[in-house]
Amino acid sequence: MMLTIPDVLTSEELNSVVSNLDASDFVDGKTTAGWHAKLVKQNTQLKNEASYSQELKETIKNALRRNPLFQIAVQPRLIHSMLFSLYESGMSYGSHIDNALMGGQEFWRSDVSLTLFLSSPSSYGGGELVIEGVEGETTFKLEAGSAIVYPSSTLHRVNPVTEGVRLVAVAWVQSLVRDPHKREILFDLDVARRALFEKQGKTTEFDLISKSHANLLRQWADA
Ligand SMILES: O=C(O)CCC(=O)C(=O)O
Ligand SMILES: [Fe+2]
Repeated sequence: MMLTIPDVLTSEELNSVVSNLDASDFVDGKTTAGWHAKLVKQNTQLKNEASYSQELKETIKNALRRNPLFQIAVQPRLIHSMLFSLYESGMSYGSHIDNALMGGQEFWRSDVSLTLFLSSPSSYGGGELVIEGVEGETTFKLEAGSAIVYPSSTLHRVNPVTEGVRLVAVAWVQSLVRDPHKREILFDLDVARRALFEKQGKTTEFDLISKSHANLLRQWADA
């Protein structure tokens, strides 16, 4: 399931993250890509060693933790990897698959990939994130502060930036529910029962959907 999550960051958080990013701390993005993704990755990214990098990552992780839509759609176990990427005119990231396992000594699975847009869409040309499905392609270019989450199992690319600067945070999450189809069933049930609760309160129907949701999560979660 691909899902757009509006307003992940408040405008204060967005301003603070963007104003802290200093272009002089960006280096060639090939260093963190798999051996085949390297061939098509043409961008720059924030040095992990930049003094403020951890703090910016924490701001974004906290914003995702408090976001109900992110929580029920992704069922995060751990947001284990995050990068800040900067694309100037002419830069792009060709079609690739993200590494299945990420980390240093300890490995985490990438179940869900996330792009948090940090630049206003009108400030740069091109730079769309394109998710390539068997049924066709879906293109995203979101407002600054909004995010798209999609299964890490998909081929995807970033179209060439034609003018301006595209700044994003990208992150990878290990989910409690590794199968995207199961995550979607849980998401639908959760959304439906919450809507029912809003309309009619804690009815027998609400309780039965809650029971099914909880029992499926019990069966499917690899906590
Ligand atoms: O910048 C994006 O929207 C996605 C980048 C990407 O696919 C990656 O870093 O693996
Ligand atoms: Fe990717």
